Amino acid sequence: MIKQLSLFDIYPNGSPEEIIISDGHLQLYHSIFSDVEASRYYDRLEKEICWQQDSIILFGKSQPLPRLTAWYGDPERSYTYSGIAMEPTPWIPLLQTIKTKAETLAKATFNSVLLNFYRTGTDGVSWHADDEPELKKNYPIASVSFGGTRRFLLKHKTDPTIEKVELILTSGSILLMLGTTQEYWLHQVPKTKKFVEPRINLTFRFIQ
Ligand SMILES: O=C(O)CCC(=O)C(=O)O
Ligand SMILES: [Fe+2]
Repeated sequence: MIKQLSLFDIYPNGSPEEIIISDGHLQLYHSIFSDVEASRYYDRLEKEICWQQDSIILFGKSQPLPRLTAWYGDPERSYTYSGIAMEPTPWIPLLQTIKTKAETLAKATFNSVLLNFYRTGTDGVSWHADDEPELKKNYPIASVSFGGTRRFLLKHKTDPTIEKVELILTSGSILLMLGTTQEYWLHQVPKTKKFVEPRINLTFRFIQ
């Protein structure tokens, strides 16, 4: 009889899938939270986070972002995201618990988190790098996902001969973006016409 390999067989003892890319380094921890834990975190984040509908000015017109966002962190760490100046909301215990998990895997401390709530497939985030000047250069970013599964694509900023990378981010996973990944690569969560469950993503960062 052929046994179907589970992700645990392939990545036992909480070791990550290493995604080898030139000019960067990605580690993907599958099911770092159990399905039950992940769905509890999703429900609590949906309720406890102070979600906002932000807008950007595009060609002189105000456009709502295709997702809800929130920004939490240590006091006095302001940050500009897509032209929007944001003051962090103070940490809540729920976020501090998730932060501790991310810090253990990343072997680094974080002082802020950007949260995105993708309500449907028409929500997404377009090509960008998390390389704003406020962020400490080449410092780990930990991306935690709860809820629906979404595609996460990466493309090299300058070398079009380097193949795009596609990752599938499932509920309870943590993706670490390490080294020079933000310096050389863009990433996006594309919109999709397929039905997808709502998804909450947290990116833990370090602001200087
Ligand atoms: O939702 C994701 O997986 C990525 C979010 C992201 O890239 C960001 O917040 O900068
Ligand atoms: Fe990002």
